[in-house]
Amino acid sequence: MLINRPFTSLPAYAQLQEHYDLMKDRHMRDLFTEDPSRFKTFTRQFDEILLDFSKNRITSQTLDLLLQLADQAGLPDAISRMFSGDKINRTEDRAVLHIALRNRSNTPIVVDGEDVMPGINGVLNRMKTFTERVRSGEWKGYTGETITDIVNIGIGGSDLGPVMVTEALKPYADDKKLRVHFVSNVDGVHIYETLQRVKPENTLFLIASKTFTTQETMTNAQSARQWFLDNGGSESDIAKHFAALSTNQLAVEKFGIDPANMFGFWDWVGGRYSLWSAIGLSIALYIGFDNFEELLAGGHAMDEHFRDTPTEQNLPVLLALVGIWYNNFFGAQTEAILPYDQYMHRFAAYFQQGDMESNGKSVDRDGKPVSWQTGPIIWGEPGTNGQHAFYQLIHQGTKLIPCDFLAPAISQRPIGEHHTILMANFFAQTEALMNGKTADEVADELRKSGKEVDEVTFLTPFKEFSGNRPTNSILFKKLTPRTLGSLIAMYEHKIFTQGIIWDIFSFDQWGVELGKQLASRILPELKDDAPVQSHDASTNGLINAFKALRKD
Ligand SMILES: O=P(O)(O)OC[C@H]1O[C@@](O)(CO)[C@@H](O)[C@@H]1O
Repeated sequence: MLINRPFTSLPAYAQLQEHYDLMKDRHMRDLFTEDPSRFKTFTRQFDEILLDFSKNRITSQTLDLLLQLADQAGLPDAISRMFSGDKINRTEDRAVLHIALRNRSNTPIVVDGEDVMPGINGVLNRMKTFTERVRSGEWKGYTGETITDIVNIGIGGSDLGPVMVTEALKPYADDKKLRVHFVSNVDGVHIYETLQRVKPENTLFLIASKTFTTQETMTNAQSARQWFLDNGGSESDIAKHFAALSTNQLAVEKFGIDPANMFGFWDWVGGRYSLWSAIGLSIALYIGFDNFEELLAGGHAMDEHFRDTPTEQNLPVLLALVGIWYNNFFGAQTEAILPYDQYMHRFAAYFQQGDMESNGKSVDRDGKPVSWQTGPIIWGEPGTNGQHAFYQLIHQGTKLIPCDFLAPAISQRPIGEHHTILMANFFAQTEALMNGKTADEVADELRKSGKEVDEVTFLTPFKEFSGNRPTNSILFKKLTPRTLGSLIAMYEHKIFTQGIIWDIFSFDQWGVELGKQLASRILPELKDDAPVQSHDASTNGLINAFKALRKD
């Protein structure tokens, strides 16, 4: 079992509180002035990824104390337990082994006395064969035509990962062998709009659901099935046009999908960590299995780094600790992920689930309510768009928002000056957030622009930038499958590290259940127009208003 050490009971916690009192008013401008080698001190390299965490409100003493916090929380032990297949997911009595899915070294990983690697490799081999058959045109639809469109039907971890990765690695689908589409929302608009763009004879539906019980996914899957049958397909053709990605073979067969078209995975794969499993079949179909294996290899390389590297050199650990510094000592409530790469436009959304569904918890591993902050709110959009939307608040708002800036040195689409302009903004934003602009600098600029004295006096406070707003810069060579795999795994292990230090279980998601339960109670009440009284006044009122409105 994982060590249970309440976060605030760790010796380093009290030391960090004292240290915070010394650090809270220090400006990064001064930290850089005092230490000309600050960039060297606070950067780390992993493969083709450079992490610059020097634009943070930390000193070497801060980092030392944070590293002690990690050690006192039992991080090294927790890491080795995860990698060895211990059932550290105690509330679901499961191991946490998404790392096994990409364990390209094939070292045995034993769960309940059995090495899981042969099973994983068996599924990967089936995915490879299937992918090659569909991409080569060998797999035919019911009219004998090839498959041109893949529709992945899933939600949460059965959607967000495949969407994020297929968007990020679009350049690796330039052979245009297949188009991918994703249906996730139960709102009929989603499947309607998708089915407008495909033809039944050329479409392969992937029903992606770890449990194969999720209401949205099963509703969309039934509608897709009905559409297929209403538009030329027959029951006997289902096997050519439907596959299932799931742990639940019984439910898959009950739905009417041929078990030969089922790609399985295991309960020790968390939904939000499942893109590396059969859930990633849409990725493999889109970019080819070789590139999918490169994604796995990148994840695996980061896994080995996380497992084997001392904490002071360990990129996921350093990101986790810097995040804890702001979350638990500066009172920051959110973290922004700002990729300066349009292909990564769903990267922040992916880690909204990855982080907030893992660490959005308020009970410690002893089952007691926590008295400290746990998971932050994750948000973000690609640069440079964010600069024209919400950077005002990041620069001059009252909230401290630690930001991760990510960018490739080489664009996948080099056109004219675009990439250098993008990168100039990437560098400028973190410089501006760190340095700010003093009142004297503002006043001087205003005077030089010809403003009168009273205008200078009036305008200066509005144009001043406090700076001292922390950022991490993650610069990598190019957004390749391998690099993306490493980046995803880096954030996964950051989240794991923070959960261990906060003494919470990052692996279950009971918080999503109550809403589902209440929705299943309300659903039958909406089938007719009879007024309801079974809820609170607001819910009754809303339901009855809905019933009245839909009559018109
Ligand atoms: O893959 P499935 O079983 O359909 O679950 C989908 C998503 O639903 C959840 O909210 C759990 O109910 C996420 O954790 C999960 O990724």
